Amino acid sequence: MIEFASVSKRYLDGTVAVEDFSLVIPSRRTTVFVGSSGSGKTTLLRMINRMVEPTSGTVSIDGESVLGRDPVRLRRSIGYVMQNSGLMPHFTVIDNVATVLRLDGARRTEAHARARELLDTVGLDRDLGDRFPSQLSGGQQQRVGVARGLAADPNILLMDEPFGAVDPIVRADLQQELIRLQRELDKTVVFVTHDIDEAFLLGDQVVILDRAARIVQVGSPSQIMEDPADAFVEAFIGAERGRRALSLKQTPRGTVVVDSEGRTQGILHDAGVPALPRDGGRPM
Ligand SMILES: Nc1ncnc2c1ncn2[C@@H]1O[C@H](COP(=O)(O)OP(=O)(O)OP(=O)(O)O)[C@@H](O)[C@H]1O
Repeated sequence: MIEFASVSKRYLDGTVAVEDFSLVIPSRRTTVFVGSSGSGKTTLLRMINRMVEPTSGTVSIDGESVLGRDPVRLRRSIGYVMQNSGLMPHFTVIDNVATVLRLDGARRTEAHARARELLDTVGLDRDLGDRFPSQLSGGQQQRVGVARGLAADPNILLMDEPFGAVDPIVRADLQQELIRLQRELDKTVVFVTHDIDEAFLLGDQVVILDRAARIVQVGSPSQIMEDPADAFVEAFIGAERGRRALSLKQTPRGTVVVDSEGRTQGILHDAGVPALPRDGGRPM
């Protein structure tokens, strides 16, 4: 469990990025910080691994303040994945992934073997290990970034807009991959995005932030969608424009649910409405 208790951050130039922020982030779940640019998301994330120090308040992991931990060791024990992958351009893919392990004292062969396994984990061909980052597509680079974040087998994985710079199709692919990985690996993931759809797709807990990281609403995607806290949230999730409106459509084989653009999203199947018959006949 990660806990923020009355945390504020004022940068040297006087910018208040975070003001009196308190939140519990449960273990082995994905928490997503979502908000517009400058709302303090990255600052919050970086206070978890001490890349940024709070001006006041406490960030703790499993009850222990991070200020009591050695910053370098703390940073190595927490996975960090950023936008544009942050890979070292002059290192091969395999060396990029193996770096943390080498810093932790693993032998080269051992670190490389583990790094190759991690390429498998994130769905990359092992043959790509000898390439340099510039010889990979944007989506492949992001996968390497995730592999590197997982290298030390951290309990916590921080992800700062990791899929922000790739095209929508690759992005959708990476999102599904993260959902699969999370099922397999059971990490505490803290994910930053400004995309509410991404937040709803990935988050168990979604935290909607306004300026200076003021929490506008926190809850599961269902809770937020079913009961937006105020007009700001309604606008943010697109509810007020009817973007999330679903309606029922009768088809010869039964009732389906369509979105606001008429695209079929699913087949209605509950106690009140019988399942569609397999033989193409009318519902009974
Ligand atoms: N090192 C810094 N010095 C001064 N101000 C900073 C620094 N880093 C961030 N800020 C300011 O703090 C505020 C919050 O920034 P932060 O990067 O945390 O927001 P964000 O929600 O992650 O934004 P984005 O979505 O654009 O990445 C912004 O006003 C930003 O300009």
